[in-house]
Amino acid sequence: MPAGGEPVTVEWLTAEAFAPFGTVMMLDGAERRLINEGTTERFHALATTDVEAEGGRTILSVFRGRARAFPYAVTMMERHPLGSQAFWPLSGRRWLVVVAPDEEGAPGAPRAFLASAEQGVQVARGVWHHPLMALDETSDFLVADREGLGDNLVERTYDVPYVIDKPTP
Ligand SMILES: NC(=O)N[C@@H](O)C(=O)O
Ligand code: NI
Repeated sequence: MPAGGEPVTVEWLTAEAFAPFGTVMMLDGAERRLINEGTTERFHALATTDVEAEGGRTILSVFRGRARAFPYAVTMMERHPLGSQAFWPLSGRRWLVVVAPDEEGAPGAPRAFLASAEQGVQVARGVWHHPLMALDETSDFLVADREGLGDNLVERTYDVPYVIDKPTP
């Protein structure tokens, strides 16, 4: 594991920057289908869940996250080896996504991405991430992830926390 302790700079969330960790979901640029006699736009297949390992199935939940305070110490990361986890913001607020590369089975240095109220993410199966990080006020998120047998949660604590000074690039 890295030494830890270095400050984490916040990046703007883009599909390209986030690609090693999963998918950015946005209506802008999505495949649009006009349905229901033209009364509804369908923004089709923003992401595809990956939860079938060991007989898993997709469930939809709402997470109500309390806003994180800054400076914020990233002391731990988690991953879900059996399933992806997707978050869609429901409260019209920005939020923070913190992920990390895998380094021989442990999380490497975190990368933090500022997500707009119009951006969701799907963290790919097995990718290290920090639990949901709402900003500014308590916020709701629609979450699509895995229900099923097997242990789908691995948590690791950094020897030395990483600090996010402020949640902005
Ligand atoms: N524990 C839980 O369901 N949530 C976390 O996995 C998370 O990433 O927020
Ligand atoms: Ni998670």
